[in-house]
Amino acid sequence: MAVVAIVGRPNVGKSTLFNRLCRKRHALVDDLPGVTRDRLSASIEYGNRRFLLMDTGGFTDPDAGTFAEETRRQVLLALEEADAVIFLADARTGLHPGDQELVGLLRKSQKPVFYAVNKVDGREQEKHIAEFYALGVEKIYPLSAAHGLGVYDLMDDVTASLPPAWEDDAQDENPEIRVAVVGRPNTGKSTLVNALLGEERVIVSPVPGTTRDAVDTPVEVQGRRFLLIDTAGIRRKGRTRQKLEKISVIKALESIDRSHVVILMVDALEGVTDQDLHIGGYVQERGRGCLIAVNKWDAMPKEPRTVRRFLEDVRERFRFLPHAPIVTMSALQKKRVSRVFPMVWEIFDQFNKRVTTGMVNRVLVNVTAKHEPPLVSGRRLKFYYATQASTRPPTFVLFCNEPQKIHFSYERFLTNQFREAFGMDKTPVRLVFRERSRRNDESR
Ligand SMILES: Nc1nc2c(ncn2[C@@H]2O[C@H](COP(=O)(O)OP(=O)(O)OP(=O)(O)O)[C@@H](O)[C@H]2O)c(=O)[nH]1
Ligand SMILES: Nc1nc2c(ncn2[C@@H]2O[C@H](COP(=O)(O)OP(=O)(O)OP(=O)(O)O)[C@@H](O)[C@H]2O)c(=O)[nH]1
Repeated sequence: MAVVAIVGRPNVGKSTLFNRLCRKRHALVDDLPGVTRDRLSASIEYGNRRFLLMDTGGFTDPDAGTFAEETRRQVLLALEEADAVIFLADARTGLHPGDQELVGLLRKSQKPVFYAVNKVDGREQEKHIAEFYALGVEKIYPLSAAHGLGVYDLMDDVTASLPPAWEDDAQDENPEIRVAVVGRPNTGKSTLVNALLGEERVIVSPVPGTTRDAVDTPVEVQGRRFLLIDTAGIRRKGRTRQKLEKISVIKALESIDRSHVVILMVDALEGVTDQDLHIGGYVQERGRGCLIAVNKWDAMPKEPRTVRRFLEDVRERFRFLPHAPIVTMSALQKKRVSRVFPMVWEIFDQFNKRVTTGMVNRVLVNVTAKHEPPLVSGRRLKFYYATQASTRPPTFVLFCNEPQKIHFSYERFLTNQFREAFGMDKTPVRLVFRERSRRNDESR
């Protein structure tokens, strides 16, 4: 199993980050007997990667003033054992000579190191981030371990750098596809789930006050296994509309976290609302597959021009989810409901797809030959090598000379080219840019 170590001076918040990552909502702590799990290490799962997270803190005396020998020893040990290292500094105390010394040690290593500055709880601390660039590192992740800010960004990149987890079920011939049906209250989620299941199996609990949160229903369709994660049925007596909206969003976010593909239900009669976009934004952030289901189509006026305009508007408003197919349906009349499962598995197959390193590099060479990468600060952007680091969603690591200066428009261009070349038009695709020094380049 891959090992990720958190290092840093005393009191920068290593344990706080460690504990946050071990928390259930972000990571599943392995509670099987026999698996090491003490204060210092835990087997955790994040974004379909399982790895051992090491917290190296807790030994040194925070009042020791000078840079403790103990911390140095721990960093060297972490470098030996870990596949990736998270270096943590403290925005509240600012750049400290001890940080310089640690970074000096980390630099000598060939392992991927992620430099994070913790305790960035608000605007005030944001101002201090700049001084950490004096450490000469390519990218800094601002974090608030205590509040959970920035943690996803950091961990997405950390997990992408890890060697593929061959033990995950990505290799399973028939993996279970976890599908979340989410949307605002009254969009027709229960009606769709019932229609999909072909019977009235999803019923609101008849016992008043019974908590009925997400209900997971396993289904098999043409030999493919699905798990429907349903968030309907949160409507209970005494809840105002406003409160309902709020709860439904929170529930939606939880279901999205647990899913591979999200069916985002939109009410055609109401059009796309800010809440819909909020949920969609989260789907995008978490990198899940997505199908946008525009429901209650039976009740829409069928004037062709209106229809076309309506659909263009949906596409435009969800432009941050360009890979999400849009399907109009009537869950109530079971119109086009039969398309849902086939579309979901097509999305999942792309979401779960792995291409060979040879193929990735052939495409990279072709694309960069056809469209020369731009100049950045007078230097030609140069790509050396790329590989698919993970699936769910497909994530590619590209080694290049100026990773921190790649413009988002070139990144989007590359993403689109990869999507097209690899048959990944219906899944999110992530690119991670890493620096490879010229020295390494010449020794190859
Ligand atoms: N304001 C703020 N405080 C934080 C944050 N993260 C951690 N802290 C606080 O910083 C202090 C140190 O946190 P720890 O997690 O114990 O730090 P550590 O690096 O593990 O310390 P050692 O075990 O001594 O190495 C605690 O009082 C935390 O509550 C944060 O994001 N914001
Ligand atoms: N005209 C029309 N009405 C629909 C359709 N689908 C659902 N409805 C109606 O919309 C209302 C809400 O449907 P539900 O399935 O309970 O919606 P939900 O999203 O599960 O609602 P919550 O449980 O509040 O989250 C019901 O009155 C349904 O009959 C449809 O395709 N067309």
